[in-house]
Amino acid sequence: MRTGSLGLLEAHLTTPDCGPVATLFPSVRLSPRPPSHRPPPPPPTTTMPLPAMTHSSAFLLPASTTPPPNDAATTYALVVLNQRLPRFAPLLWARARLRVCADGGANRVFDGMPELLPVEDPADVRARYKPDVIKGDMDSIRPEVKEYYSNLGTNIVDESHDQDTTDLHKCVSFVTRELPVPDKSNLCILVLGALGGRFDHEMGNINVLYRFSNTKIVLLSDDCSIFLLPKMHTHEIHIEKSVEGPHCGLIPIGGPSTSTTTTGLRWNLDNTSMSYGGLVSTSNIVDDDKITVTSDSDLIWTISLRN
Ligand SMILES: Nc1ncnc2c1ncn2[C@@H]1O[C@H](COP(=O)(O)OP(=O)(O)OP(=O)(O)O)[C@@H](O)[C@H]1O
Ligand SMILES: Cc1ncc(C[n+]2csc(CCO)c2C)c(N)n1
Repeated sequence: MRTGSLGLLEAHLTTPDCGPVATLFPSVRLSPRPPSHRPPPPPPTTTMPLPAMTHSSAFLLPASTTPPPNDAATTYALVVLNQRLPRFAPLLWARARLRVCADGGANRVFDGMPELLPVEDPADVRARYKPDVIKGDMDSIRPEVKEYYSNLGTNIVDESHDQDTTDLHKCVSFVTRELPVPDKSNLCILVLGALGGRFDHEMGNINVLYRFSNTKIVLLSDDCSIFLLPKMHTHEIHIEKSVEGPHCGLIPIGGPSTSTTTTGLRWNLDNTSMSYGGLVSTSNIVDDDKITVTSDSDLIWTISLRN
């Protein structure tokens, strides 16, 4: 048994040899074995092509832009974390089918939406941006914010009994369980305020990408966007040049990669190894409108957002 180039196990069975029969029965004359008794040749090595997964940041395009056709099939859910709201929060709120605040994320919506829309009456704005659900261990939401949204009819769920998973984990778990999307590959969870700030929180947020690696999740801040590229797929990343780039990175956070191949980048990888302590692709540049990535390891894709 050996491991194939893409990590698939290839087993080669051989037919047992019948040599010793002549010594047990000396009178038996052995004729040459008919061809059908010869061990069959090993099967040709076949490796199934990996299914392709496409990614796009079209959700960041202004509302006036016509989104690409495949975007219409995507159902977005929004999770707001306890960090300053990015400037595009109102746009993504409007695009989302379900809006969930992680604990103190509710304070950010309460304070931040009126700040992002200063020409409107703050009370009107606040009433319009009502989260569907607020979830978490409830040690950061302010009492008046909790009461305000409770009066508006928001579903407020205290999960303080669980001190082993983060509020983001609880929110993503809820969305994947409760949002009715017939084909889960059409669900995309956008997470606001996931990057920058406290490093332990950032690492916990990135860990959620790995814990829910079958779900498309995009972590966002004002400055960048990141998502996971699971190794079970080849990846096509469509670059929306008006809102993202040119700086990007491919980071082997979960473990080393012995082979990663890319196209469309200024510094492409060609069957290249990456690891912490070795090569990590940072400050790369997107040269084409479409980037492709294939790797034997899960990688984090990151791209800068334009202001
Ligand atoms: N500084 C930060 N950087 C990145 N993510 C953050 C930061 N602060 C909060 N978050 C995210 O927002 C979620 C909700 O934040 P909140 O402050 O309510 O969480 P918490 O679990 O009470 O945090 P703490 O560890 O401070 O008790 C966190 O689970 C985390 O995902
Ligand atoms: C090994 C270990 N480290 C830290 C925590 C603490 N923790 C992790 S998630 C969470 C909830 C935050 O809302 C808390 C308190 C733990 N349980 N286990």
